[in-house]
Amino acid sequence: MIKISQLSKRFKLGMEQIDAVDQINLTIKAGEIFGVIGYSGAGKSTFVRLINRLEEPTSGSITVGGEEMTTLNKKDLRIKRQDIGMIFQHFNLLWSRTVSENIAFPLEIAGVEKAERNERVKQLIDLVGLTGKEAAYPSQLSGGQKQRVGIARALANRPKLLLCDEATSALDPETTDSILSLLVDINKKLGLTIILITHEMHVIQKICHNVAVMENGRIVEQGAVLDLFSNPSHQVTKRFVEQVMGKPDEEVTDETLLQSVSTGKLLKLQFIGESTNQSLISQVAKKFAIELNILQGNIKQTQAGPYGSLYVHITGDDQLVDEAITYIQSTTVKVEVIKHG
Ligand SMILES: Nc1ncnc2c1ncn2[C@@H]1O[C@H](COP(=O)(O)OP(=O)(O)OP(=O)(O)O)[C@@H](O)[C@H]1O
Repeated sequence: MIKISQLSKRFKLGMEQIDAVDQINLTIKAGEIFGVIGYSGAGKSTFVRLINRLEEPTSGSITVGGEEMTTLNKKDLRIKRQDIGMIFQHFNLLWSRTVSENIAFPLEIAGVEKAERNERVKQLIDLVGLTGKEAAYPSQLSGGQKQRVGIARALANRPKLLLCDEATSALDPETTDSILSLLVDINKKLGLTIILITHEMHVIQKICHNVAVMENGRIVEQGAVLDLFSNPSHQVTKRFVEQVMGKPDEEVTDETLLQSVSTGKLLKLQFIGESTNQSLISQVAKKFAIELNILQGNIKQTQAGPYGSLYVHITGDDQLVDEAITYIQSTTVKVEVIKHG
């Protein structure tokens, strides 16, 4: 869907030169949610704005759906941009227009007739969950509702790609979750490819399939979200993973857990994706006449299934306990026996 090669953007500020985006290479598959994460100043906004040429690249190539973006003339670029929707941190709505009129705006520009426009606006209002708010003005809406208008407007011309520039950074955690769920929903329903940039790792954890980590205009690490969580190699990536999983030394140590266990076995179960493992504990408890007691856990849900670890105290008949452990070993969950009682 999208191929980016040797993409660079250099800003000149007087005598100073800033390489905001520095020789980036990326391939993004159709239908995926691709995250770009980095701290402030890493170059994320510049990068995402280069994709639809809100910012002109200094060098490099961007193809979207097989078409080279960097050589399009103004007229062709305007047409191509209908394939690329964008939402913003501060929504960028038209304040003197109602919800319906905001959503209709890109359709008016594209020359869509009134009856068709009204029908499309209705569908979009329904899709983003704003029924009843058609006649409201942006100033009468909450942050989450404003972003829903932004999303509906971005989808008006049925784009194949949606760019999200820190789309949830101005929202509280609960509203952030509802907007992220909406993005997952439209990704699935419409098969829409989504590129989102963020400085928050939980946004990546919750909705992205793949991720690139940026620092000083460069991509320092990229891959599947679960791979980066389980095996971050760059220092910046490690810090982002800690944002979500906590620091290893903040966890209760094995020693403390060991002291609380005198019989049975203490197991550490590591979940690395696979939603089929979601109900593993209840499956084991049902299958074997043993007791399972969760002592500590840190599990996060990702698009590829649960990720994290659980400490479980297992007691009962020795043979059944061993059978239960063998059963867990037959799944993709990694088991480590930390203490034999
Ligand atoms: N129009 C501009 N003129 C000059 N320098 C710019 C311009 N836009 C961005 N920069 C510089 O480019 C670098 C990357 O900025 P960018 O906004 O892309 O980073 P970011 O990762 O999105 O950070 P933030 O989340 O804080 O916006 C920064 O050093 C910034 O000062």
